[in-house]
Amino acid sequence: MPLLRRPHLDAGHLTSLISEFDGVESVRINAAAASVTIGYDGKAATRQAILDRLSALSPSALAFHNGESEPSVTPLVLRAALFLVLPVLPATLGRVVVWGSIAPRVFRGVWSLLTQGVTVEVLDATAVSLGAARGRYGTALLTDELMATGDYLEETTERHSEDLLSHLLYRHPSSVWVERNGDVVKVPFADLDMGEIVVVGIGELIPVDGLVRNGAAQVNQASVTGESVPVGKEAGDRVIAGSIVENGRIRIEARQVGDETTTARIAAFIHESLTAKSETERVAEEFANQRVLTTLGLGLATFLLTRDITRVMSVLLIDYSCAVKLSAPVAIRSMMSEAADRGVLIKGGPSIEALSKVDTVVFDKTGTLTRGDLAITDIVSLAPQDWSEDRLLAMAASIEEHARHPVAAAIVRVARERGAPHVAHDDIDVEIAHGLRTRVDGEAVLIGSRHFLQDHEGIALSTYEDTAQALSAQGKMLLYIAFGGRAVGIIALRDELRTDSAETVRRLRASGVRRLIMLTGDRKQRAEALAEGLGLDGVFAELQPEDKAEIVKQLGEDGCRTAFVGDGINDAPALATADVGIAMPRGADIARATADIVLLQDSLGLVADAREASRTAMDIIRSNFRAAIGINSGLYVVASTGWLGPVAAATLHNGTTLALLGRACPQAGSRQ
Ligand SMILES: Nc1ncnc2c1ncn2[C@@H]1O[C@H](COP(=O)(O)OP(=O)(O)OP(=O)(O)O)[C@@H](O)[C@H]1O
Ligand SMILES: [Zn+2]
Repeated sequence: MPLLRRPHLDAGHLTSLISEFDGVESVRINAAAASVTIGYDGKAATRQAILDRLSALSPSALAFHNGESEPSVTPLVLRAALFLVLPVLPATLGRVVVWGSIAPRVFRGVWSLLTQGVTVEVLDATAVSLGAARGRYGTALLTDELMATGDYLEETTERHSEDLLSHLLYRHPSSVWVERNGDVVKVPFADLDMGEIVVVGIGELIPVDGLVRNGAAQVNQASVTGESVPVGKEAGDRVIAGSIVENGRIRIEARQVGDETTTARIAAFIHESLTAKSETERVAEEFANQRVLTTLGLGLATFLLTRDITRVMSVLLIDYSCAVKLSAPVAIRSMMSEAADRGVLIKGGPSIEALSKVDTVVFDKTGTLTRGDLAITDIVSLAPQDWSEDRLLAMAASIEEHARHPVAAAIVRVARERGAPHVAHDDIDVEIAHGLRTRVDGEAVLIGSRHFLQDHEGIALSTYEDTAQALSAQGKMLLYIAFGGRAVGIIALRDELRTDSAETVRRLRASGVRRLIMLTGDRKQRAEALAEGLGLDGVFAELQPEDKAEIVKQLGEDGCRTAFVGDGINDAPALATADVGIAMPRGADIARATADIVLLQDSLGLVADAREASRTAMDIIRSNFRAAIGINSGLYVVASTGWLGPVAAATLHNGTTLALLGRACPQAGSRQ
């Protein structure tokens, strides 16, 4: 049932809906698999009736929690109008209308009291009904209106950030590899048809729901099921769009193509991450709930001392828990949508808090500190009689086309510029952080690092030491190409520092980061030269893929609060290990999927932007916290002495709340 993939589906509601069907005995919903298991009396007619009713279910017939509909201003306007006409209404009618309009809040209070104990809802309901019970209908209505305005404000902010994030996070690969007429060709995602065979390799996003035809892979389904342990998939297994191949390569028969299912899942994922509470939010909430008891106690004390219900009402209305409680989520949501506007996707409140506390930033080198687009400087043939530069480039590009690494992109780009022809080859094996392996004309072909060819594949490279030394000395990065067990070429690339790397390092330091470290698979000499130029505190070079996560983990164990910034397939474990993982926009799908924060524009400066914004957001939350407590404590004193009537109390209290929320969400008014 595709319907089950709708975000925010209320499974409980659907279960009870289906249970109502004639003949249904049991209902079990598995939202992850979008399936429903229904037990019935076994009669064919019942079965048909159930199926008919199921297919007639429309999405709008189902309740989606968190409101699929826009929060509406109508009730606010109606209540305001009612407040104005109240004085001229006949007394009985006025009474009925006021009770009717505050009834929902009163019920919510009672319900909350029964299910959760004394909460803010209980206080609100008590204050409002005390007012109405004493015949102060105007007060009751006005108080209710002010509270509703606060709710409305919060809801709109939340919805706005949710919409924005789902829009930004919904992504599919721009192109996919598909088998057509016996060839594997790259086609735009939109051209993909049902039933076609899609080939997905290491680090790539699975673009369709489908069935594995052959091949084997470890697949990470975290963004779909929330389960981050990769699962093995082979012929006959189902795979779901949005999961990522961590290892291996599979041919998938597309059963479901298109945006719908993925959009829905991503939206659900976003909803989940938006509702994940940061530590600050939890503390604020707990604090707020404790305040509720204090407020009740103060109310009771006021009553015992003065026997004045009006004062009690005033005191109850000044409960400041709502300012404290709303300030954090509103500031966090608003920072998230503001950041998204500027090109930083933050996947949840906890990441903002963690980022504000980071004291150690670890950078990957290639594609992160250095520009994503490498330039090819030299193509050197080591066997000139057989291998021209063009032939080397054409073969390398035809193979690299299947890889996702900055070097691969550089080679493919240059080959395209020079109009290099495609060279037929077998399936590609990707050795992460080493290189690629395949066969051309029956001969083994390798492209990769010196370490890969020499130490893993036993290709002799020492004969070319002088050539390599000369190129390395110019600060270039070298890729070796072997054909039939023999080195045939070297491609030299220059990866330059990004223009904003030094500035970003400086800004991060200014924002309180104490340690800045670089990790790379590249040669030590080059790495150290770059690190020194940037003024970093440390560099680890010639790393194997798994080393990166290990180093980040070690830093964490040493008490550092770490952020890792990276882009590659091999960066995914480090991104997951760090307190905050930050992914560059052009890297591997799996890096973006694993990270807590994804940059949407290829600018390293955004890391510093995000860090600064996270500190500002946390500062606002803290100062709002203090202001709410200060102001409202003052109001308490005044209210309990009887100088402040309930209307004034409610106005002042809610005014403060709105003002504080306004600080937390500077753009709330100007949006929508
Ligand atoms: N697709 C590829 N084609 C050729 N060589 C590759 C490929 N992917 C990786 N390599 C080789 O493996 C080496 C290590 O890769 P890895 O991504 O770990 O590190 P890196 O490129 O130095 O960047 P980083 O600074 O991100 O570690 C690369 O320098 C390159 O020589
Ligand atoms: Zn190795």
